Amino acid sequence: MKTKRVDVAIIGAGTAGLNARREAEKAGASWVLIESGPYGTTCARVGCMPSKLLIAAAEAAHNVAHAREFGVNVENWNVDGRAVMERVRSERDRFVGFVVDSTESIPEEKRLRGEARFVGPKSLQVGDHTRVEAKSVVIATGSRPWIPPQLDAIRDDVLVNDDVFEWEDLPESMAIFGTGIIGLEIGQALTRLGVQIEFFNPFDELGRFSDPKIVAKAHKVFGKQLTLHLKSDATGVEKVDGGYRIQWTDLNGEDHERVFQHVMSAAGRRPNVEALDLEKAGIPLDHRGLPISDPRTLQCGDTSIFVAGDVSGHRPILHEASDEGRIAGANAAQFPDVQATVRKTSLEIAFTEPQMAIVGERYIDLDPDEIAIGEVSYDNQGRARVMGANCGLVRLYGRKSNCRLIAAEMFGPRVEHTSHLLAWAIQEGLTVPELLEKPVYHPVFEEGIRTAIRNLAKELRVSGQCGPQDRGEGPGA
Ligand SMILES: Cc1cc2nc3c(=O)[nH]c(=O)nc-3n(C[C@H](O)[C@H](O)[C@H](O)COP(=O)(O)OP(=O)(O)OC[C@H]3O[C@@H](n4cnc5c(N)ncnc54)[C@H](O)[C@@H]3O)c2cc1C
Ligand SMILES: NC(=O)c1ccc[n+]([C@@H]2O[C@H](COP(=O)([O-])OP(=O)(O)OC[C@H]3O[C@@H](n4cnc5c(N)ncnc54)[C@H](O)[C@@H]3O)[C@@H](O)[C@H]2O)c1
Repeated sequence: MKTKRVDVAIIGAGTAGLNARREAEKAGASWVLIESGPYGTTCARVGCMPSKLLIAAAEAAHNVAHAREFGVNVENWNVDGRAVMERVRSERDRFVGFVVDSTESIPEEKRLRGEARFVGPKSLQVGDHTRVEAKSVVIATGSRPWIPPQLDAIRDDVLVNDDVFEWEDLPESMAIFGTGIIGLEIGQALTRLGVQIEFFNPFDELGRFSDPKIVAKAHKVFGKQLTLHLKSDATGVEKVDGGYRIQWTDLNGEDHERVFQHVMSAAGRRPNVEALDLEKAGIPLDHRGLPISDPRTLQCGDTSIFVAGDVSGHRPILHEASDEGRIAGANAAQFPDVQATVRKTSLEIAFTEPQMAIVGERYIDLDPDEIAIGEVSYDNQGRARVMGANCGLVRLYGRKSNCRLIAAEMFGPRVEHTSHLLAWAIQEGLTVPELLEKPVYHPVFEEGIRTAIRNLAKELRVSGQCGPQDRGEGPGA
């Protein structure tokens, strides 16, 4: 058994872990990066990148399927499933290759392969070969798909996102359990590529929207495009010749059954903590056994253990994993001089069509007495209509007390771009009148956002709490 002594031990060579080690290096600390799985990160191997590659193919198919709407007739087109998956895999491998090369360029003595677990607050066992004694530890172990109990009978056969990106060809059909971001992104893309997809969810949730008007719009729009069995749980699941039979009872109490070639779980992800023996780490844990950390420092209690990325449970998306890695890595290196960082405005985007975005806090977490709401429908918005993408609803929330834009829930075309503008405006603390002074070209999707901002300005005026002074319209203005 070897023993290694370092200032900072980082568990997990994903996005958060790689950023943590950069900060440890910058701070002049000695460090070691421990990884139990393949290098390459979840984002590049089985997450952001391959899912967007699949969506890009689906968009191409959708554009061809709808070309006739523009007077362009495309005859006898088809989807070559093998070619689709070949591109997904080869481009994915290219992205993964860059990350693997960069990770393998880290000097070998700073990399350990094997599963890490705590044997004490400052002591880790890696595999059966190395003991690491560290002044501080960064836990950056990511998350993994969860398979719900109703799939227990076929648990070993249930696919998760990782498996889809290994396919050599597209299947005929698949049942997807879960209508969150992963289910909708992958399921809608496969539907557009001609795979018969049906979604199952015992709950009524679609994505992460919380504003009832946006939720209703999303249900209406996705309800037309996708085969959704919401609030309908599977009553039976079994392996049969040619696939898996799912039995379910619909909202009207009627029983159904269908055989699918595959079954996939997209019912949420769980932080990777089981292997860590966290009870030996001496850190505060919640009722699920997950580390409790301060989102501004990522410190667990007052210990020298920090968490970063999906495992922290704060914001399980890529740019936040990078930020958390940096915060945790810097604080671990300079412990006990732990610095609090102001987090960026929260921004979540789902690459469905229409796209979904949540900027700032979700509507449900805002105090209804403190906000005014402005909205725009994209069902007839000029540029959206030009592009044949006229569908959606955007709602903006402004604070009555200071006229600032504070949050938005957005369902519509190209909101991946417009949501960035709003996130940047919110982070800069811009007021609604200040936003109305910004240039907007014609004809663009941003004109829809300007309409929503104008509506919000009107609502704030009606609320009577934003006087002319607050709106930048003081005497002489
Ligand atoms: C299908 C899908 C699509 C996504 N799309 C997007 C997107 O479009 N945009 C976006 O912002 N986010 C997206 N995400 C989320 C994003 O991928 C994650 O938030 C991000 O990759 C998390 O990074 P991480 O560093 O926390 O974890 P990871 O990259 O998973 O790294 C954790 C590492 O820790 C290792 N590990 C675990 N336990 C141990 C142990 N005990 N010892 C040693 N090593 C260990 C693991 O092997 C792993 O390599 C998507 C996720 C999925 C699944
Ligand atoms: N574009 C992006 O940024 C992107 C894309 C994919 C994933 N992600 C990240 O990955 C995280 C995980 O995504 P996800 O879609 O797995 O989780 P999620 O939490 O978004 O969705 C889980 C879904 O499963 C449903 N569900 C719960 N129990 C179920 C059951 N027993 N049977 C069937 N359905 C059930 C929920 O109602 C919900 O619809 C996201 O929150 C996001 O942070 C981000």
